[in-house]
Amino acid sequence: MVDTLLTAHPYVKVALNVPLRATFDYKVPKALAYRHELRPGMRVKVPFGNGDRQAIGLVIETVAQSDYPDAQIKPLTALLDDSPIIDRELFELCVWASRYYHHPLGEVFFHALPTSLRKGESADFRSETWWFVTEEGAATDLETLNRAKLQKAFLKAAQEHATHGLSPHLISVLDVNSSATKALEKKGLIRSEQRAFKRARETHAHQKQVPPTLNNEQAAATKALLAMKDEFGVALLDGITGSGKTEVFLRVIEALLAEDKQILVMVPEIGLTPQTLRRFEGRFNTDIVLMHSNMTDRERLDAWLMVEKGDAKIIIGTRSSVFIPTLDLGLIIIDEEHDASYKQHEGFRYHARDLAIKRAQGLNIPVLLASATPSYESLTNALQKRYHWLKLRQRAGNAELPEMERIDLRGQTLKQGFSEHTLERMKQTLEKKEQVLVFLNRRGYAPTLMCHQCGWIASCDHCDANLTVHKRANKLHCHHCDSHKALLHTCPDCQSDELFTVGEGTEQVEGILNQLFKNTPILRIDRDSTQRKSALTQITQKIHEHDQAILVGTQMLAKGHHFPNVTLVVIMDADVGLFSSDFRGMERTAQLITQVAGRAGRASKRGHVLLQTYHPEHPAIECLCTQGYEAFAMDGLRERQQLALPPFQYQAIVRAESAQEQQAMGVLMQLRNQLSVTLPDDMQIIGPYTAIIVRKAGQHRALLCLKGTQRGPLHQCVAFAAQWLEQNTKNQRIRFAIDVDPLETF
Ligand SMILES: Nc1ncnc2c1ncn2[C@@H]1O[C@H](COP(=O)(O)OP(=O)(O)OP(=O)(O)O)[C@@H](O)[C@H]1O
Ligand SMILES: [Zn+2]
Repeated sequence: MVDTLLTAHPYVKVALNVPLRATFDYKVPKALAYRHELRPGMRVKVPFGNGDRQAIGLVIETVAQSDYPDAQIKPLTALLDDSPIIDRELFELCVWASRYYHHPLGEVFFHALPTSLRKGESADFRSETWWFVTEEGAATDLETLNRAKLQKAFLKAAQEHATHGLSPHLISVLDVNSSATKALEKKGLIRSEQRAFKRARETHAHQKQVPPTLNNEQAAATKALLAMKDEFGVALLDGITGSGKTEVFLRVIEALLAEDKQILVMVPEIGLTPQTLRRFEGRFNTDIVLMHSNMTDRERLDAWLMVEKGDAKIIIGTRSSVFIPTLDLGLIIIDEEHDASYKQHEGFRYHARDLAIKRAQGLNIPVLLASATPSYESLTNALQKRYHWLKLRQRAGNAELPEMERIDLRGQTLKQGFSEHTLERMKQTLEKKEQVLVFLNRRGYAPTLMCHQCGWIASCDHCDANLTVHKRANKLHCHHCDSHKALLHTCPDCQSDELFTVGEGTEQVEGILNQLFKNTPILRIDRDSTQRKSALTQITQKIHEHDQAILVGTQMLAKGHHFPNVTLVVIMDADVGLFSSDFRGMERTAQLITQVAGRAGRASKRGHVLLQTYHPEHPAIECLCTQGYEAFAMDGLRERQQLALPPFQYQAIVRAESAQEQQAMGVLMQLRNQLSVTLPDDMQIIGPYTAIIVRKAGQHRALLCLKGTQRGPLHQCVAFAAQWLEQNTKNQRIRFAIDVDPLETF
């Protein structure tokens, strides 16, 4: 035997899926080293913790020496992959993300993998049995099988599909019975073959749509994007609602498909945009792979493999798809780039848009950010010419932007939340056989249940928050920790049965509208009404079937829907975000209102938007209604600059949680004192302060905000904080988290 080791180094550093900022050393067994080369990005099985429990880890590197004495180092148990399942480029991205977000490397790597690979399953397609007719079978006269009907039918199908064979899918489509295969195989008339199963989703044979002729702005944007296609660069496609942004991406995608490139299209939530998916399917003759949370582990792995091996060219995915390995990626598109759901709010708190840009830089490919309401961060980058700023200011086709009208609610008698004028306008719209959309960002029946006798309010046992009344489900639900209990009819404090609700949610508004507009279909779109997988598709189908209809919903309605017959949008409470304690409150409100308003008048009929408000002269509402989002955002940015707030300053938040009331605050206080000793000049520490909802799911929550105008010193402080907390909370029941570039500061 030739005495060369394929893995020359005796030790390997392994990242494990644990919340610790360290990698772990293992010995490479000689037998393994002779046969395999251990490379970064391969999975291994290793003993970890008490009793040599086995864990799955990822190889970081092999090394000649370890910091630990040899006797203390355990050998790894097994190698799980023949080649790295995370390639060099993705590996580097994970390492970068771990440093930037100060999150343990092992958890970052494991977050990037589909669940089945985290569990150690093999990174292969499952195989399925295909049937082929043999020469003898092809020559067999079917009449000879007249007494075995099932065999006859199966052989007939096999003869008819002699060239390509019968896949399990085809067998089910043809509706032939495969119970006859055994007998036919025995007679030598058919033979089987195991093939990789490569269908991530059923691809439907669609009638291909003819693309519309681009208007001048669309054509200019497309041209600019095509000019960027061979190297890294970021473009901001800033197009008003209904300006045909999607049409622009479709053109660019078409050009890249012609070069056999892959395209990653990121969207905030897939379930909410079945229409977008249909448009992609209607345009391209290629497999489209979806990546989102509503898939089984197997479906996710299949999709992942198809993309990794380059079999699928278009990937439409949510946040975590930024980590999908590709063979030849040519472009990343981030639709609705302002959407907060690109930021992970738990655990590894990354921003998928920012990581996508980093990834594109590594691959030297372009990124396209699209929105009708770009984030202040992206607008700043565009203003500073770091991004190509492509504007679409006309609606596509013949549509016009809707007219925004403020409805002054002061001193008016409201009919269950609606002003007389609003109701009159809704009636007129319906009479013209057009549709109305009512927006209220509060689901459930009512946000509060109160006792008329003693003032008791139904609140959550685990959070400092009121319970929402859900009448149809007959429940009281906590929207913060998701716990619920049966709806009460008597007060638990004074036993009075005079309980009443305060405020309105979508469920109640739906009921009110059903009474007010008896013959009009009322369709509700919120998280409760769309829980079932196909519910949203069914609702949107109904919307398209009826002329008249009223849609009631939460922010889900703002997500890229195209309802051509909606001409009136009613915003029930435009004031909600005006006095938010979060400095991003205004930005979010303006985005939401603009997006919802943008659902009106998207086809040939002009749309109207009614904003019900108690503050019609509020400068923010006034600016948004009369000058639009861009002007609003420019004002907002000037204010942020004056107040030295992001994006003109960088922030990180350290969060701590403890079951005991003072513990979380206490540990952050100590951390603050530690940090203050060597705080760089440019840095500031705010807090510790308690979260707005102090107690959530039984945990008391405190925050410490670090901020500064330069990233370097900020990251030094955060790194120190992460280390210090890991060491100093070891034996206490305190959980902590680091949030770099936080979107929420309370
Ligand atoms: N050049 C064009 N001519 C005619 N119709 C067009 C053109 N471009 C797009 N459309 C149509 O206009 C409608 C709106 O376009 P699209 O959905 O691409 O806009 P969008 O900017 O992505 O919208 P939003 O951000 O509001 O969701 C679609 O029905 C689309 O088919
Ligand atoms: Zn709760």
